[in-house]
Amino acid sequence: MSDAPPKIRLRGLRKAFGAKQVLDGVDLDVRAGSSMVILGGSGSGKSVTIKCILGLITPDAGTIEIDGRDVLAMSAREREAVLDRTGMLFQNGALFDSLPVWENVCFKLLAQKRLDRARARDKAAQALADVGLGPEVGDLSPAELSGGMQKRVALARAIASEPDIIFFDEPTTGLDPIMGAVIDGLIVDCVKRLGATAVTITHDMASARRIGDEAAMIHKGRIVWTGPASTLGDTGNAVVDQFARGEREGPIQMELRR
Ligand SMILES: Nc1ncnc2c1ncn2[C@@H]1O[C@H](COP(=O)(O)OP(=O)(O)OP(=O)(O)O)[C@@H](O)[C@H]1O
Repeated sequence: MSDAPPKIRLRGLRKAFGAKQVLDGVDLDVRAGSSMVILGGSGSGKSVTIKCILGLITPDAGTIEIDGRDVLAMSAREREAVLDRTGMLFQNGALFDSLPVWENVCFKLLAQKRLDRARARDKAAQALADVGLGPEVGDLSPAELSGGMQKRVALARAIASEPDIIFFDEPTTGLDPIMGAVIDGLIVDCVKRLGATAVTITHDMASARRIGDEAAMIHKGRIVWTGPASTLGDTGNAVVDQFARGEREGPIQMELRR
């Protein structure tokens, strides 16, 4: 087991936008089957890191390995095959109001013609059931749903293709604390059921502890700490502890948190 490569391995990842060096040598390992939470101030590069892994942003330097294979060196087709095995829950849900919920849930499977419409409907009903929603929700428009239901639908979409890596970008933002805990529970259950590897960006420490096995903190363009998510707030690392406790005073300066 210990010889297996990490599911995701980032080495020396660098990305600048104009004069701004956002990623300045990000190194990170995510073990297969584990749940990694990425923490960091606003604008610290958490989403950019995930977008690099997903191929939405090309890094200036560094390597991205999935299952030990360098994705940046792959052909477009090989890379697509790898990305087909990933799911993503976007920060705002990113549901299409023009499509009913069930088509949103199976959007990827329909777009890639992996399922015909009848089977996709069944698949959508199953994915909706997995997140605690009845099949009747499938016929609604996303605009008719509450924020918590939209997050559930977005989660159903992320899991419908049974990916082996799932990214969650601030899955509980905008939800009340109880709904946040419900969504966290669903994420943990779904990830476990799929046997997937999960990477979550969150600012919500309660959520980080619930979802994460491990946590990593990005600061000044690098990963400055990784460790058990259960220790957040009491890690002994002054940067991480200030962030996790939400303290004004500490090594993180206000200018970095514009
Ligand atoms: N496509 C882009 N073009 C130019 N600048 C960008 C682009 N994408 C991100 N940035 C910049 O990179 C920096 C990091 O952005 P990123 O979205 O990764 O932050 P984040 O850590 O996810 O923040 P938040 O917690 O606020 O979502 C920001 O300064 C942002 O403006």
